Amino acid sequence: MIHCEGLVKIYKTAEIEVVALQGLNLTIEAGEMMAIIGNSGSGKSTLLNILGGLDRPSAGVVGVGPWDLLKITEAQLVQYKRQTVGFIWQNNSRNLLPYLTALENVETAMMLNGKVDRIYAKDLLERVGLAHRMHSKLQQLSGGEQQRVAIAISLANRPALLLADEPTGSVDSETADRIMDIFRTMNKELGVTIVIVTHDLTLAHKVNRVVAIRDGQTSSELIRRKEELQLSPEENDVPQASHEEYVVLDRAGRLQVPKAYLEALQISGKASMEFDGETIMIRAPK
Ligand SMILES: Nc1ncnc2c1ncn2[C@@H]1O[C@H](COP(=O)(O)OP(=O)(O)OP(=O)(O)O)[C@@H](O)[C@H]1O
Repeated sequence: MIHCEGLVKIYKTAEIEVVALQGLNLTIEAGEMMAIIGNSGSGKSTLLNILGGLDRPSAGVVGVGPWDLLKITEAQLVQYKRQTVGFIWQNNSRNLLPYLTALENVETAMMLNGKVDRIYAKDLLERVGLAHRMHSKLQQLSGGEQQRVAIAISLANRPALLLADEPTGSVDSETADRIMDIFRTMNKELGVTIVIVTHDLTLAHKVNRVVAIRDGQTSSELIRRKEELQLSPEENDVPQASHEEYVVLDRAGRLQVPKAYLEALQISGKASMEFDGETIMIRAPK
């Protein structure tokens, strides 16, 4: 569904250039629900904005389904944003109209795409647990309920891909759990591919795969251990227990060694590497 290879994004301002993505590689399968984590400034939102067609890549490969987002024309981009991709932000005021009801909000999103399907609009609001509030005005709903309306809106035009930037950032943990459950249901029942950007590592146990971005590159991946492995509910809440961590290698064999490891061994610039037939060891130069 999504294929990024050597993806580069450079922001140029009058004085400086910021390289927000530095040759990022990432593949996401159709129907997958995964999370992207990383520290502030690591490039998560930049990646999501490029995938959502809100920002243009500078170089590299970025494909979503049949679309090549490097070569796409402005007219095609409008079509792409309307038909292929749905977006959810932490601050949902960007997609909601406060003076309309929940149902009218979902229908408005459909109208902008040319076709209102009231049955499906109601179905979506039922799926997010708002059957009883669909005729309430947005300003009468709680923050968590509004976020659920935002999810219904993002799916109004049956996108193949749903991008969520810190979707649980401004709600309490119970509401966050509920939102993650809704995502999981939508992913299973509608088959929509879901990419969630978050700071929160505890969200990791809610998805099968978590990709960590550091300095504009994918650095490691957490993959859920096999379901057969029976974990207690407490263990299941700890990503390290429920998921296995892998370091990501690019095609040329390059990997990112965590800064903390390098600092602990006072490695900078050069390291010595040994291979004993089974293990590769990286040490400070002798
Ligand atoms: N429009 C812009 N112009 C210039 N620099 C930008 C712009 N947008 C992002 N950047 C820079 O690009 C880098 C990556 O930013 P990005 O917003 O993608 O990070 P992030 O991982 O989403 O951070 P956060 O978790 O704080 O939202 C940062 O150094 C940021 O300052």
